[in-house]
Amino acid sequence: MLSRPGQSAPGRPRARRDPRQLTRLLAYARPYRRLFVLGLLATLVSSGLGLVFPKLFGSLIDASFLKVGSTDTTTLDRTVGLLLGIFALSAVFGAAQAYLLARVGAGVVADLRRSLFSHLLTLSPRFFGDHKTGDLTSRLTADVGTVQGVTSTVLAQLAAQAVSLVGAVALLVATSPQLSLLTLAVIPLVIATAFTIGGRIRRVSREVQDAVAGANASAEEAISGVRVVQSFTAEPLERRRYGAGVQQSFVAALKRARLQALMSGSMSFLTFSALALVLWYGGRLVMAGHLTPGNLVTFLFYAVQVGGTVASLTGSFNQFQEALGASSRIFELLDERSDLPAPARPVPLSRAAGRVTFQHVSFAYQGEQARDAVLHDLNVDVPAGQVVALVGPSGAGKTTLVNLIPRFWDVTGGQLQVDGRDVRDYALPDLRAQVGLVPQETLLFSGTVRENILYGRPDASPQEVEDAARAANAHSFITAFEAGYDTVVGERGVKLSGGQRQRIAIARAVLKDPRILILDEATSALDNESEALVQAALERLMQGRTTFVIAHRLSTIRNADRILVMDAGRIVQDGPHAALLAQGGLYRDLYELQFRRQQGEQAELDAALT
Ligand SMILES: Nc1ncnc2c1ncn2[C@@H]1O[C@H](COP(=O)(O)OP(=O)(O)OP(=O)(O)O)[C@@H](O)[C@H]1O
Repeated sequence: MLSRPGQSAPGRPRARRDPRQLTRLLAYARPYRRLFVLGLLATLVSSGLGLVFPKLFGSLIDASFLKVGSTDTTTLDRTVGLLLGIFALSAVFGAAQAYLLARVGAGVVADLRRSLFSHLLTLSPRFFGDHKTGDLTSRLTADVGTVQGVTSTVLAQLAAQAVSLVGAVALLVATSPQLSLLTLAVIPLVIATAFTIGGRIRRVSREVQDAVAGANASAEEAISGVRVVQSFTAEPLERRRYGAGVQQSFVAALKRARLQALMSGSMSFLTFSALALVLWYGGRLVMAGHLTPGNLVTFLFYAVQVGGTVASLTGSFNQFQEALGASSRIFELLDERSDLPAPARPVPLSRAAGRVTFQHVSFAYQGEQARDAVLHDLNVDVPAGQVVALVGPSGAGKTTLVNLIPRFWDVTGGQLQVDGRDVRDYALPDLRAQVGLVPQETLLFSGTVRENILYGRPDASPQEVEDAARAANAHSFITAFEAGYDTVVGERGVKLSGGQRQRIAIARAVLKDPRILILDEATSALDNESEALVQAALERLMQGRTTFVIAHRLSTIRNADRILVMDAGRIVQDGPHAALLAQGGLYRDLYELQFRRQQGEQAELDAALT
C-alpha cells in the first residue's frame, strides 16, 4: 500500500477525546503512585514558596528602601537572608519535582510501549493487513511520547498553576481590593485570547504532524526499496514526493509560527497594558496615601503571577487535551482483539504426529474487496510424513491453503485438523510450535548468523546450531566468514547472498525441528551451484515431516509423494506425478507450459549435484 503526502491524514484517524481515557491512563501510573504523590507535594511546596516572594519584596521596599539615610540594615539583611533561603528551598523542591515527575513519566511510557508492542504481536494477519506499519510505529513512538506529558508534567503543572492562581488572586485582593478589580477585569481577555489562538495553534500543529507523518511514510518506503528506486532511476520522482510532504509540513509550520507570534505578541501586550494600568491607578493610590509603595510592588508581582499562570494554564489544558487524544489512539490498539479465538480448554499438544486433514474446508477473506470465497469445499487427508506439492495457476489459493495450517487465518467453513483434532482446539503457541515455515522471500533479522538460526529455538546448544547449519549446507560458508557464526547479517540479512540467506532460513527450520513443514519455493533463480546446495538442504529438511510445498520446480514436484492441483480455490487433481500426467487435464497443461522447459535446466542441476 502506498501512502503519500498530500493524502488526508495518512493513517492518523482523528483522535477522540474521551475523559474516561484519563482513568485508564492513570492506571498505568499506579505502580509509581508514591513517586507521583511526592512529586506533586514538591510541586505544591515550590509553587507555594513562589507566593511568599512578592510579599517579602514589598516589605523590603517599605522597611528599607524608603528609609533613606538610616544606618540600621537589620531588616534589610534579614529579609534578603530570608529571600535567599526561600529561593534555595524553592530550587530544591523544584528540582525534586522535575526529577520525580520525569521518572514517573518515563516509567509509564516504557510500560505502555512494552504492553502495546506485546499486544500487537498477538494480533492476526488480518489486523496487519488493515493497518499501515507507519501508523502503528507512530502510535508506539509519537503518541506514547505525547502521553508521557500527562502522567508527568501536565497534571503537576495544572496542580501547581491552580495553587499559584488561587493564592495569587487571594493575596492580590488582600493587598488592594480596588486595584484587584482593575487587574482581574483583564483576565477574561487573556483567557479568550489564549483559547482562540491556542485552539488554532493546536489544529495547525496537527496539520504539521500529519504532513511530517506523510513525508516519513514516503521516505520509509523509498529507503526500504532503495534498490528498486535506483534501478528504475526513480530518484527524481521520490525526491518530488518527499519534497512535497516536506513542503506541506514547512507551510504548516510557518502558519503555526505566525499564530505563535500573534499569541505571544498579544499576550505580552495584554500583560504590559494591565501593568501600566496598575501602575497608573496604583500610583494614584500611593500618592493619596491609600497604598504603600511596597504594597504596590507586591501587587505588581502578584498581578504578573496571575497573568502568567492564566496564560500557562490554557497551554497546559491544551496539552492535556492533546495527550488524551493520543491516549485514545493507543487504547484503540490495546482494545483490538485477535480474531483467532483461544479454546476454553486447549487440548495438550507437545509433539504432533503430523497428520493434516481438510474436511469440507472453505475460506473467504473478509473485507471490501474479498467477499467471495477463495477456497471451496476442500477435502484432503495428508498422512504424517507425506510430502505434498501444491501446484496451480496464480491466484488459485495455494498460499491461502497453507496459511490455514498455523492458523494465520481460520477456516470460514468445515474443519481443518491436525492429528485428528480441530486446529482451533489446540493452544495457538502449541500448534505453531509444530509448524515450520520457509517462505519464498527469506526474512532474516538484523543480528548475527547464530542469532538468526537460534530464532525458533533459543535454548539450542552451539553444537545443535552447527549440526543444523551443516544439514542446511550452510556450515562451510558460515565458517569461511571471518567472524563465523558471529557474523552480523545486516538489516534483513542484506550482507548475505540470496542462496546464503535461504540456507540460514533452512538451518533455522532444521533447528526448530517441526512436524509439519510449509515451504514456498523461491521462484527467483539462484546460480546452479547455490541452487543445488539449497535444493539438497531442502530435501534433507523435508525428510520425515509432513510437508506442504508450493512448488515451482519440476524436481520438487516429481519427488513429491502427492501433488494437489488447485484451480480457482478447488482441488481439481490429486495424485503422484506419473498418474496425473497420464490423466491429462490441468496438470498436464501446466506441465507442458511451465515445467517442461525446466527439464533442460534440471539436467544441468543433476549434473551439478553429482
Ligand atoms: N490478504 C488477502 N486479502 C484478501 N484477498 C486475498 C488476500 N490474500 C490473497 N487474496 C486473494 O485470494 C486469492 C488466492 O490467493 P493466493 O495467494 O492463495 O493464491 P496463490 O495460488 O498462492 O497464488 P500465487 O501462485 O500467485 O502466489 C487471490 O484471488 C487473492 O487476490
